[in-house]
Amino acid sequence: MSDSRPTLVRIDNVTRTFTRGSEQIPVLSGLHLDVKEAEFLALMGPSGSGKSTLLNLIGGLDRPSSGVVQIGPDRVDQLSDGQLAAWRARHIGFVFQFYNLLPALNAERNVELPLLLTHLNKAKRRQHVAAALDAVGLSHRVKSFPRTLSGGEQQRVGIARAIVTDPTVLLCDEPTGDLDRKSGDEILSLLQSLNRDHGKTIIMVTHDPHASARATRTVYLNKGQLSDTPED
Ligand SMILES: Nc1ncnc2c1ncn2[C@@H]1O[C@H](COP(=O)(O)OP(=O)(O)OP(=O)(O)O)[C@@H](O)[C@H]1O
Repeated sequence: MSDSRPTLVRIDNVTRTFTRGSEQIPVLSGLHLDVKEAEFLALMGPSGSGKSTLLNLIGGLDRPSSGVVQIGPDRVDQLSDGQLAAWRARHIGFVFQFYNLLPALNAERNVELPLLLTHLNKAKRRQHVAAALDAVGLSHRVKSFPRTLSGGEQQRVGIARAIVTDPTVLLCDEPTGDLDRKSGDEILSLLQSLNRDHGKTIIMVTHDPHASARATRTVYLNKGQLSDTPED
């Protein structure tokens, strides 16, 4: 069904090896992955298997040791550092486990942050911020500071900040990892709605089978390789 959709994220023969002292540590070895437009992909695998490493490569926070990372028409692995920062700001929204909100800024100022890297004027920025906070159901808390919000509400602000630029891909690293089941379920419903109702392409790292069950597809990373089943 999703197979007829165009590929949005292409990972082709990607390796990532870290150097620790004189030791070479291969984390990803020859990965292949195609993510279609409007997929909601869950990425699972044991601790230390390289899930965050792969997410960082897709998000242009890191470069592969070899291989192709392509998002839409862009060869992310070939961009310079300067180009990468601008590319990320335009194309990637990140959602973190611990929200990463700035405590000194209220919800709307936190959500506005990524727009400060764009050429939008203040009036336009306000419009986009209001729409993003509305999309996550927090229109009534725009002036609230992070410390006065519950974990689930803080994550909603984190998601509003991630979608305010209308990014090409939403990357979520354990978005429910710090939440109780009820709040976690609400966040997953929100991600599902962004995917289903707004066609947002989402890649979510998770350890939680409840979370991966909400995705349209799950892939498993183990011993440097990706597979469609949990264990070899
Ligand atoms: N910058 C780095 N330098 C050296 N080693 C690194 C670096 N980043 C990650 N690693 C190593 O790569 C491996 C994979 O780490 P990564 O964080 O991607 O795993 P993960 O699957 O996301 O783990 P977890 O589920 O525990 O978050 C680990 O052994 C880690 O120590």
